[in-house]
This record gives sequence, C-alpha cells and structure tokens, in this order.
Amino acid sequence: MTQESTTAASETLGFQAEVKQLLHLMIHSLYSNKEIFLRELVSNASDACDKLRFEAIDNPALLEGGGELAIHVSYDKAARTITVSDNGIGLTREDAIANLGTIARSGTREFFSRLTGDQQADAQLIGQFGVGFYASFIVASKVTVLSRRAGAPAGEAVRWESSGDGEFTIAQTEKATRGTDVILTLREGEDDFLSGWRLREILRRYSDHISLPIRMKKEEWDADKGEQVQRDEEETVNQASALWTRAKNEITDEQYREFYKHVSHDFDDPLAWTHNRVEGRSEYTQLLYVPKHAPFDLWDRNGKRGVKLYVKRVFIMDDAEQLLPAYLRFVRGVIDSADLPLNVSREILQESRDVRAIREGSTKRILSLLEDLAENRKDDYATFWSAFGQVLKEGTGEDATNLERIAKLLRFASTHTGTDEQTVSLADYVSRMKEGQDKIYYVTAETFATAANSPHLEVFRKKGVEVLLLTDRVDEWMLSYLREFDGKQLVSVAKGSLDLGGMADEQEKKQQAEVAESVKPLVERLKTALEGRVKDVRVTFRLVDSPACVVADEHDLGQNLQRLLKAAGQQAPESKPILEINPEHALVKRIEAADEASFADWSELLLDQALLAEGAALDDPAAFVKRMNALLLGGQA
Ligand SMILES: Nc1ncnc2c1ncn2[C@@H]1O[C@H](COP(=O)(O)OP(=O)(O)OP(=O)(O)O)[C@@H](O)[C@H]1O
Repeated sequence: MTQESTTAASETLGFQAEVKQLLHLMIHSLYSNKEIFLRELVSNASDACDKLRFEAIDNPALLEGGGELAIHVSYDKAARTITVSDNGIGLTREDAIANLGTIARSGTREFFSRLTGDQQADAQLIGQFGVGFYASFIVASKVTVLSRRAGAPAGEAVRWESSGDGEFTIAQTEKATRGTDVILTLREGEDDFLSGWRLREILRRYSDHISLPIRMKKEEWDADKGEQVQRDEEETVNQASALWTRAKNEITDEQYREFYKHVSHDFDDPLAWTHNRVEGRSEYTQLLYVPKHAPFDLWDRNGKRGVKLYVKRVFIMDDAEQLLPAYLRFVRGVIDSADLPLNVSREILQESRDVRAIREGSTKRILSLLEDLAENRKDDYATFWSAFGQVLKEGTGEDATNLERIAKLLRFASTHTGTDEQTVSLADYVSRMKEGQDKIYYVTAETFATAANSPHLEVFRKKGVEVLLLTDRVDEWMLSYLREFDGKQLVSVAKGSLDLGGMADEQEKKQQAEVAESVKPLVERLKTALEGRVKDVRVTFRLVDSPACVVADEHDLGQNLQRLLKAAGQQAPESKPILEINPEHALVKRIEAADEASFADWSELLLDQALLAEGAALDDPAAFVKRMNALLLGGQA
C-alpha cells in the first residue's frame, strides 16, 4: 500500500493492486446482478454480530450493557443514500485498512491467474471468488464506513471512505454506538433502490434466512404528498430465526440456496444439501451443502475448509475443520451442537467425544447425499465428480470405516468408454467382467494418452477385457488402500506376470509354452546384454502390436509411482523393471537374427522404446536417438 498524502485528520491510502483490478472487473461484469450488494452488506453485518456474541462469552463487557443485536437498513431520498447498520464487533482503524483495502484470502493468486478478460466467464469467476463488501461499488459512487470496535471509547471510531477509484481515506471520528454503518451514495441512475418496497423485496429474497432481525422504518401512504412516507416506528422485515432451526417443511428451496450463499460466500447455487436434527447420545443440527464447483483454494494447504460451528445458536467459529474429515473439505454449511460448551476452542474440538460423534454422523450424511446423487441425479453427480472426485479419492486412505461406501462412489475412465471422462464405477466394471475373469484390471500413467495407448493393454483389448485408466496424481496412493472391491482384487496390468486365469484355454496355453521354450536362447542373450538395467527378461503373451514392454515385479513399486515420488522430492527405493518381449513380433525376430556386433544396440533400443511407451524419461535420450538412427541406416551405432 502506498501512502500518498497525510493530514492530521485524514490519511489517503492506495488500494492493493488486486483490489483495484477486482473492483473494475466487478463493476463491469456483475452489473446485471447489482442488487446483491445488499445481500453482501447484510451478510457482513450478521457475521459482525456473530463475532461480537462469541467474544462476549469471555468478555461480557463488550456488550456495553446489553441491547438486542440487530441490523438496520434505511434510505434517504434527498441525500440519495442507503445505509446498512449493525451493532456487531466493529472495526478498528487497522482492521479497516486491512479488510477494506486488501484481499488477504487464500486462493487469490489462483483466482487472478484464471481471469480471461471475457466478461461472462470472469463474472462467473468473481462470483465463485466471493465479492463481499466491494460489491457496494456496483451501485455506489462513494462508500463511507463509520465503525467503532466493541470496547473502544466513542472518540476512537474510524471513518473510511472511497469512490472505488484506487484509493481510500481514513480518519478518526466519533461514534456514539458500537458497530458499523455502511453508507452508500448511489451512482446516477440507481435511484430505484431508494424505495422501501424495493429494498424490502431484495432483503426478503436474499436475506430472509439471516437469524438476526433486519429492521426498516415502517412506511405509509401520504395522500397529501402523493407518496410513501417513512414513520419513526420500525418493523422487522425478515423471519429472523436461524434457518437451520426451522422445520424442513417450512423452508423453501430458495431459502436453502440463499443461506448457502451466505455461509459459503459462493455466488452460485449449491449442488445439493442435507438438513437434519440428530437426537440421542449427542444432539446437534446439521445443514450441509455440496457446492457445484471447487473453491480457488481447494489444493491450498492453508486454504479455508470446514463448516461453521454454532453452539446452541451462538456462532463459535468459521472453518471448524474437525467436524468433517479432510476428504470432505469441500462441504460447506452449519453444525449447531447442543452439547459442546460455549467456550470450546479448536484444541478442545480435537479431543472431544461429542465432536467425534458429530464427525461420524456428518460423514454418513454426506456419503448418503452423494449416493443419492449418484443414483438419482446422474448429471449432478458428474458435476460433483469433476469438481471434487480427486478429493473424495483421498477418503480411501483416510476413512477405513467407510471404505466400501467410498469405493462405490468412485468413477474412472476406462477402455470401455475410451474417453478421458471419469464415468465408470467399480460396480459397472464388475457387471461387465468376462466369464472366468476374477480381477479388476487397471493401468496407471501420468497422462490419459499414455494410459490409453499403453502396450500392456493389448491382450486385454484382444480378449475384450475392460481396463480402468488411472491418471490422477492421487490414484497410486488410493490404490495402496483400495485393494479389492466386491471380493475382486484390483490388479495393475503392468505389475507381476500376467495371469488371465480362466480366460486362456488349454490349447492356447500349450502353444504359448512351446513358443516360450523356443525363444529361451534369445531371452538369455538379452539378459546378458541388458545386465544392470533390468531385473529380468521374460517372454510375454500380453502384447499384440508392440515388441516389448516393461513391468514391475509383484512387490516392487510401479514405474509410475516411482516417477511421482521422485517428482515430489521423495526417496523411492529404486527397483529395476522387468523387460517382457513379444516372441511373435517382427522386431523381436529381427533382433534374434542380429549378429553379435549389433545385438547389444538392438537390445538397448528394445528396452528404451518399452520405457518410452510407458511414459518414462530415458536416462540418456541422446544415446537412444543415436543408436536408433544408426540402426535405421543399417549400420552400427
Ligand atoms: N459490518 C462489518 N462489521 C465488521 N467487520 C466488517 C463488516 N463488513 C466487513 N467487515 C470486515 O471486512 C472483511 C472483508 O469483508 P468482505 O465482505 O470483503 O469479505 P468477507 O466477508 O471476508 O468474504 P467474502 O468476500 O467472501 O464475502 C470481513 O471479513 C470483515 O472482517
């Protein structure tokens, strides 16, 4: 932030560069949704009251003698202003500078890197990022914030003001009451917001779920003046009861959606929700949502996760991550416990038995919700899977208790569909298994193309056996926990010797044994030529079009996993691959006929191309090219 001018009374500061950019984008791309500014201000006012109530648990003096927490919305036609006031926690001078002049949120960099310059696409992204306080500038040419932090004397209030054009001024001021007034001076042409009817309509639509009363002055028709006039008396314009405490049948879908936007700061509707009151050993209410898209900080270790925790309707904390396992970190919503103490801390949450019960119960609810989507709303499940499938896969390792349920929810790409879309469930796979097939086959690789074109798949294609194509980073990790499904072992096509079990007939087996015997001398020569680079050389019948492939020994790490570990900077026990050759292939026959002088080069070439096909980077690619060129030209390397 750059300091541009200072006087004793007021100071002018520059917005952080990102704020300027965000404001500019927002004003242009969210204009068609401009009334949401009110929702955002009311949402902040409600959060500020929640925070005060929480701090007052330990420090009742902050309440300054009591008084009801409430939000007031008013307008002044002559001055062309709208004011949203709360008597919540308030802002200090430092808070105002930090919160109203910068964006200090995880995921910010990711957000800016995804902006395209296309207004519609960017509007969507801004919505996902969360617009908050800055939405005021869509309709206001000037925004003034008067605020006094709870507990601070009246003379130590702060006045923040900006026209949204790059800088703001900040000054000390007097404010008789605790909390914050946000005063918007409307832009030209926005006067239709200066109407009690219009403001009430917006508040009912977007903010009815707010649990505090939202108050406005009553109005009545003045026949003499020929217009609505405001009276001194106020009325509450929302239901003012916490949404999650209401009976399900009294809540409309619209109200559920708006509440989601309030708790999640998402602009978009949620994909699905589950709302339950749990009674018994542990008592709590949960209203949990699955969003439509991933937040910007899904992969950020310091990113926000978790749900809001309330205890007996008192807000305790945002992002209470102990209430759900990490693999459900995309879930948003509220859990309101009747058992936890009001002074519960994050440390206590970690230990608490009540929290464990809540976590187990909430996990089950979310899994049921996802099962319902997968069964009855397949398109929505596909949306869910593409946003959060990779996160859900972490559950295979994290949640042994629910492993079976999680496994059923997984979706993969496979040779059956042949596309990179992850749509095949393990149950689908099992239902298509061949007569005599007793295993679920998969191949892992870094890209879809490498997986789909892997030489290991050739015999499976020939026999019409489906293979799952796994290319997400988390897959190798997942597979170390997900060892079987429905009593069938999951087996890598690139590990161990291939045993297609009951699928090869006797005659085929006999014939293969004869061929294997006949190439024994070649196998021995290859072993000698490639000594040190391979663990073994053997004949395979898994190949059709390729001359050779590499496989990992049964108990060694797969080549793909070795590469991933290496890329992540981890020590991986290095195990050499096994080279398998296709005795029927013309190139293998050509090598068999090679003279002693060129045999070593042919062998190296065969191994290197098998490694390349499998997605490996060669240790010495230049030598490979040189050798290949020499052989192409018919000479020696
Ligand atoms: N009425 C208010 N009283 C006290 N603090 C406020 C008030 N309005 C805003 N703030 C402070 O300013 C911060 C920024 O608000 P803003 O609405 O931009 O973001 P947010 O609410 O944190 O998230 P989002 O942008 O996703 O809505 C808030 O987190 C809060 O600390």
